[in-house]
Amino acid sequence: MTNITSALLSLQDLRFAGMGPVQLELHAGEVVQIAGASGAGKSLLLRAIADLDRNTGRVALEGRPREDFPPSRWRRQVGYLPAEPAWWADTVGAHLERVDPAWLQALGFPATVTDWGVDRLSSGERQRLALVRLLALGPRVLLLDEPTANLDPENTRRVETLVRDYLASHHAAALWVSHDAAQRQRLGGTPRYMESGRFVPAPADAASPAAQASLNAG
Ligand SMILES: Nc1ncnc2c1ncn2[C@@H]1O[C@H](COP(=O)(O)OP(=O)(O)OP(=O)(O)O)[C@@H](O)[C@H]1O
Repeated sequence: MTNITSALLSLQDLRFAGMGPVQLELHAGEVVQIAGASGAGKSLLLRAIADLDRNTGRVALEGRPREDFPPSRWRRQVGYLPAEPAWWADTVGAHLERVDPAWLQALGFPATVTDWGVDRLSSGERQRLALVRLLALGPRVLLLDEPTANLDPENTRRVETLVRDYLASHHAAALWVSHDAAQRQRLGGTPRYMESGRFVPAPADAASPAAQASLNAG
């Protein structure tokens, strides 16, 4: 699945909110995990890639510069899932017009979830349904900001499996912010560490309990 010659998403000298520069190549099928203490700039990086905040540098999808895309099309192709997703209509179904029912089932929801009112959703239900809402747009790149932060272990695994399946079936890739070292090991790949808005070499004891505590404390 991974193509080492042409990147799906490439970032060159990306700068945002006084942070960066960030360089990155993300290939189809790949999950690049981003770790780092609170305030390191992880969310701002994802927002800059989605072009939601002011930023400079070169960002391209399959070699095509971001400037070539109308902003709305860019954000469908490079989909950002915030840590606290917003909802605008009354019912779940109003947000999920073209959703694959199998995705709802994969995340543990009954088919009737589309009739549920948004105001009854728990934070974990909101997080899972926002992921489904994002996938329904068919993005090539997923920018996932702690997508399992509010979830129990079973639902965390469900989200990990659904994202993995989506990446494989859609030749897509994900940038996944996670504070959880065990999750990073399950997802595989090489984690990238952020500090003061830049990628830095991984701490020598990155997977140790002490390093985990320090990441969580931040
Ligand atoms: N518009 C902005 N301009 C400048 N600095 C900002 C702006 N928005 C947020 N910040 C600051 O930039 C830093 C990075 O914020 P960011 O939300 O990216 O952190 P994070 O690594 O995602 O942290 P967490 O793990 O707590 O979510 C924080 O210190 C934050 O206060």
